[in-house]
Amino acid sequence: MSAPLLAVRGVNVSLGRPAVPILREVDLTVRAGEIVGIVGETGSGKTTLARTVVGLVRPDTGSVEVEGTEISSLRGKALRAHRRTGTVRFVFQDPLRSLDPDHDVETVIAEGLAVRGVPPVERAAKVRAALELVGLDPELLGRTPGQISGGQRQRVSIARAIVCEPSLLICDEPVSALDASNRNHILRLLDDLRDRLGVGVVVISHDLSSLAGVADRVAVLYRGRIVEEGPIGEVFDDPRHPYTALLVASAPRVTGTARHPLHRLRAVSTGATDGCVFAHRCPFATEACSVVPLPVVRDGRTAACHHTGTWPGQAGIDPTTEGARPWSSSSVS
Ligand SMILES: Nc1ncnc2c1ncn2[C@@H]1O[C@H](COP(=O)(O)OP(=O)(O)OP(=O)(O)O)[C@@H](O)[C@H]1O
Repeated sequence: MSAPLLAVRGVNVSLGRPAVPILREVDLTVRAGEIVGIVGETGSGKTTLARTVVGLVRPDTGSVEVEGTEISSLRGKALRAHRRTGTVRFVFQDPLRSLDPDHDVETVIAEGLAVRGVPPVERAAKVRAALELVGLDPELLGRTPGQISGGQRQRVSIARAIVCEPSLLICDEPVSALDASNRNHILRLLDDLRDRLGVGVVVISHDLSSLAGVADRVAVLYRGRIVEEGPIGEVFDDPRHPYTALLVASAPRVTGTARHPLHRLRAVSTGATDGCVFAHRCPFATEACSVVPLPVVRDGRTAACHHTGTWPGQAGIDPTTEGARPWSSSSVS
């Protein structure tokens, strides 16, 4: 198996004053051509993780390696030089806010090339090639971001990212501001780009059904910890962490059937603990959960739960029942 494009190992991040832990012992790998989804409720740390990967947030401890370069220890000039390489590019949720409203589409897309000193003629050719890759008409080049549609704007922000020929794209809620049709087009585009360019893609989303149609693997984040990680179909079909089950049960377009009965997994408060981050809401929590669970790795999947083998039985989940799988490619149509 090839070396990972991105290797996040044991990352802890604290922010604010006084410093509050935001990410705890986060591990994540992404390989070339792979799409990895990150899900979790609001405030779970998804954006902080993305910002850490692009070097905008420095971990307290742990490492972030991109193509073998340890970026979490880069400072000043070295960090700016790394950013200029364009190896990792960010695609934001709201292009209207992230794209300069006064610049035309051509200037917006070419910005990263201009920073790298690419000559104008070469720049223009690369911008047109990127525009073609994202399926936009060159006639949009003279318009400003305010003069194009929301779906076109998101394509422009993807073109802006890929024009620098990155190895890794970090997309923070790339479709949440779009209607269903544009959402599917953008997800298909990301799928197409990983095939054509071999780029690795991280897609952050709170919408499981969007991710289900496009991601190969998913990492489930809760209060700054990855509680479960693995191939997305397996994780959504047969969650090994009660929090994943709760998320899946709350996303009817993913569950299709009542495979994980929500009434059995309803959030209950048992008081906060210093151990498992989910214990205060988990109906299956016991004394053991006052200790942080070590991730259990089995069959290419990871779950950080003391009761991973027993809670489905308590929840009345029959592992032999076939769940509906609407996250097959048909869900991105
Ligand atoms: N600069 C900061 N200083 C202090 N706390 C911060 C800072 N940035 C984020 N946080 C806190 O870190 C936690 C995680 O925030 P983050 O934006 O990473 O979550 P998220 O999962 O992306 O949420 P959302 O889905 O709402 O965007 C939140 O509790 C947030 O308030």
